[in-house]
Amino acid sequence: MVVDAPVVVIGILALQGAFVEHQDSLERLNLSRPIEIVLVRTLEDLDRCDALIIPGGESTTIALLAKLSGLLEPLRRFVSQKPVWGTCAGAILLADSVTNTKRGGQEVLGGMSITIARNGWGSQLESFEGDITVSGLKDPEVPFKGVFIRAPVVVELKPKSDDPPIQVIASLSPELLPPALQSPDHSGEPKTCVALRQGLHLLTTFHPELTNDHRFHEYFVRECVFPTIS
Ligand SMILES: NC(=O)CC[C@H](N)C(=O)O
Repeated sequence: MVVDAPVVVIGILALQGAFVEHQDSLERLNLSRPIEIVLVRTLEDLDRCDALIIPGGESTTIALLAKLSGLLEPLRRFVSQKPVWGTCAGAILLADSVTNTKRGGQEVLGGMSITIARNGWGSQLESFEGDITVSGLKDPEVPFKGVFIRAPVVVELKPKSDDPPIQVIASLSPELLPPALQSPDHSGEPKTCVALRQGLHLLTTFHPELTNDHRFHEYFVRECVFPTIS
């Protein structure tokens, strides 16, 4: 580790959901430069951060708590300027639009040019685990265990001409899609896209923080965060 390098501050939105698990994963990384982890609950917390992770949980609740704590607009500004990784509920909040919302709809932060469906795989009973292969991870030949809990489904990739391109970095095999989501041509795209990058951001519809495999956390810091730090 280069110890005289400035400390990189990585925030984890800590309003609701699996933020402690993300903190635990980050703390276990052996990185090339020092990081400080901040559990973000206030604007002061957010202003200290160079990057942000939005955890799994309940996106409607996270958005409501962000609104009540005056963080919604600051988070939207943050997303427009710095790297953010959304996992599951966090993925929903990163989407430009969301379907299958609770009655009354929900706020999202935007940041990725996609439409995502809440609970796209179904209810808790349809939660599952599936091995995925991600070329950018360390030891890419070792599958990563995707934990899908009432997970969203990417239903549309809709980058505008001036948006950064969307890079699909992990997909599930189409036969894992529930019948309701099967495409007639069994192509599966984009519904099988379970990890995406666009510009500074990373989106996973599953929960790397709920495994003992910290390669996605290392990938986010190495690929999305450190390159933005001078
Ligand atoms: N595991 C999760 O984060 C579930 C996401 C939740 N279904 C939502 O709509 O926000």
